[in-house]
Parts: sequence; structure tokens; C-alpha cells
Amino acid sequence: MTMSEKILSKKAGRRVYPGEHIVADVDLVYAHDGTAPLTIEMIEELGLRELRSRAIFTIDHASPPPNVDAAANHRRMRDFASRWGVRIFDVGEGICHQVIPERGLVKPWDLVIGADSHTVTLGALGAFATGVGSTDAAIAMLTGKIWLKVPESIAVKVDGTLKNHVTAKDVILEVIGRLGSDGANYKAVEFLGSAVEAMSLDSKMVLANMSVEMGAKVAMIPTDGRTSEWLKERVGHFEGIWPDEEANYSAFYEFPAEEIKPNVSLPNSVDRVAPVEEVEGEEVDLVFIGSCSGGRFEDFLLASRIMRGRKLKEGVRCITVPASKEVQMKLIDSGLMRSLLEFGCTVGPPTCGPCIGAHMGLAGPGETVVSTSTRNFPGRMGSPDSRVYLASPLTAAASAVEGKLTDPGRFLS
Ligand SMILES: CC(C)[C@H](C(=O)O)[C@@H](O)C(=O)O
Ligand code: SF4
Repeated sequence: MTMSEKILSKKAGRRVYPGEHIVADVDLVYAHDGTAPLTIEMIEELGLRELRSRAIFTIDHASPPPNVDAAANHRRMRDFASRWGVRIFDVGEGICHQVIPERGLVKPWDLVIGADSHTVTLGALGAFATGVGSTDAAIAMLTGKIWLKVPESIAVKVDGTLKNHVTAKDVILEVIGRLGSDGANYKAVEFLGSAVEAMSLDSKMVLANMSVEMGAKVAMIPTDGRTSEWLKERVGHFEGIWPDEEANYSAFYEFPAEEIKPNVSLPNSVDRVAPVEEVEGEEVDLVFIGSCSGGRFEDFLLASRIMRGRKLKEGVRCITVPASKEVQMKLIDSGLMRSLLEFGCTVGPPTCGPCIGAHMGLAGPGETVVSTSTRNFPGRMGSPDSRVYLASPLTAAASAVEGKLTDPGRFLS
């Protein structure tokens, strides 16, 4: 069995096969201020009295509230959470996909449902974690179960050693560029290989996070090496997960690590991927380092490799937003906060912020953005006339120094 088949078999209470429809037990359901309002409405409409699943709300999308509607929405969530026993991570705690695992609330073998497409991020910890709509989240909260079709699994194997200036973001962009935005539709993407194993959990979360940009139902990564250390600190005892040696993958893709270069997604589609060196030079107005895809401690550590001792190009804004309060505190404790500020960054509180164009640094008409976030759809980060390149924190930092799209290999090699 593949990793996802193992978890679904456990949660359905019998051996399951790809293509089957099953009803599976859920360990955790979460929703945020973008999706919880409809979940709440649905739960109240059904007139039931209790939730059968562990449920969590986060206030992260329009947070702190940029307008009165958002503030009212947050109040409704707090009110519902206290009446129904839903744990809530309020303004300032950070983005759901970061806060929930950080607090030790997810472990390998869990089945996690989130009312957000990037719930797949938690596959990096060995959980079967998938995004659903608000109403499906409501039903999962009320019943403790979810209806699912068992996905086929595909393997993405990255063997070897990445170059010094190549990151997990470049790897996942490479994969998305090859497979396309629908290349993994409803598939479980399982990441294997020595380069994946060598990655920190922060990096593994980048791989899992962006798998949904090629349609993946879930992303799965074996819980080896550094992941176990991370989990031990946070969840205590857990059982790791790995695929069987004879696991049945419907496709197998190999990516030699040495061949991967710093990549970008070109405006305005995630799967239009090119090596930065081929598209360097466009003037940049805004650099964003943040989101559930590029706002972890390691992302800022990477950016600081280039920023330290240098200055932000005049006329460019560099907005940096930690993905959680824990990341924010690590930035302070490590001295990185000072480096970011000295470089010229504007540092925001933990939130999705400009990733989804809610607030805190939108792109103006005709502006060019380099962003470590997840999506560059037209108008997502501000003006419909802005152009967004998705890139690694190294490419973002190099571009902030030069004021134009720049390969980080010019600074590090
Ligand atoms: C608002 C929410 C439903 C959405 C998602 O599901 O991904 C958002 O987080 C995004 O990144 O586009
Ligand atoms: S940071 Fe961006 S991609 Fe992640 S959940 Fe928030 S809006 Fe979605």
C-alpha cells in the first residue's frame, strides 16, 4: 500500500483500494475566517446539538480585520466557538496550516479535513490532509466522518543533493512545471527520494503545500529523519508512516536534484515555470516573503543569507509576514527580525496578508511582484494589472537587492 492507502484503510476499518468510495473517521476538522462563516451557518441550520469531531477555527485570512465586515465575522466565529467548544486561534496566532501542526495537533496517520485548499500542507507530517468546502467541513464536524473516493497514488522521487542556492520551492515549481496544473488531479502525490528525506520539515511543508496547485487530493511524505525530531518535540509519542516497498503507484516521476535550478512561476499561472536565469531582468516593485508556503522560519533564514549586509533597492517595497507567532518569536530570538528591518523590510504580524490580497501590502496597477506565496492568479495580490512571479525566498531576496528579477546564484553558488 501507499501511505494514503494505509491511512484510509485504517480510517475505514478495512483494506481500501483506489477508486472506491468510503466513509472514513476524521481526527480533526478546521476552518478559517474565509470559510468558517458558511460552516457555522450550515451547522446552525441543521439544528443538531454537538460536534462529533475535534474542531478548530483560525482567524488568519483577513486578520487583524482590515474592515468592519471582517471584524463582525470574527466576532461571529468567537461566539460560535465558545458555544460549541471549538478551539480558536485568534488574531495574531498565524495561518491555520502553520499554527495547527506547530501546536502538536496533527500527527502521522491522522485524517485531517480543512476548509482550505492548502490543508494538503499537513501531508508533510504524514497525515492524510485534504481541503473541502465549508459545508463538507460542517458535516465532518457534526458526524466525525467524511465521504471520500480513495485516490490513486503517484510518486515524485527527488534523489541526490540540491545545489546550495536551490530550495524546496524550486523543487515543487519544477514538479508543477512538468506535471501541469491538472497533472495530479485527485491523486495522492507521494514525495520520495534522498533529497526529500534530507529536507527540514519547513521545506517538506513547502513541497506538500503546493501540490494542490497541480490538483492533488493529498500530498504524503514519509516521516523520516528530521520530521521525527520535530514531531517528538510537539506531539510526544507517534508512529511514523512509510509506503510499502511494493506500493502501487499509477505513475512514477523522477527529478534528479542536481539538475534543478532556481525557478519561478511566470505571471499569471502557477504551472508556467521557467528557470530564473532565463527570465531575469524585469523591474520589481514589491517583494513578498510570507504565506503558508513561504513564511516559515527557514524561509526568512534563507532570505537573510542574501539580505545580511545589503540594502533593499530604493523604490522597492519588501513586505515580510511570518506565518505564525512562533515564527515571529523565533525571528526576534535569533536576531533575524533586526536583519530584516535593517535590510529595509516592512514586517507584518502573522497573517495570510497580501498572499490573497486581503490587506497589508497589495500590488498596484502595472506593478511587478516577486512572492514566496502559493498562487499568482490575475489580481489575486492586488490590481488585476499587476504581474506576480512566484519564487523561493532566495530569489525574492536577490530580487529585492537588485530591484529586478534576479537569480540568487549571483549571490550564492
Ligand atoms: C480562502 C480560501 C478558501 C482559499 C483556499 O482554499 O485556498 C485561500 O486560502 C487561498 O489560498 O486561495
Ligand atoms: S497564506 Fe495564502 S495560500 Fe495560505 S491559506 Fe492563506 S491565503 Fe491561502
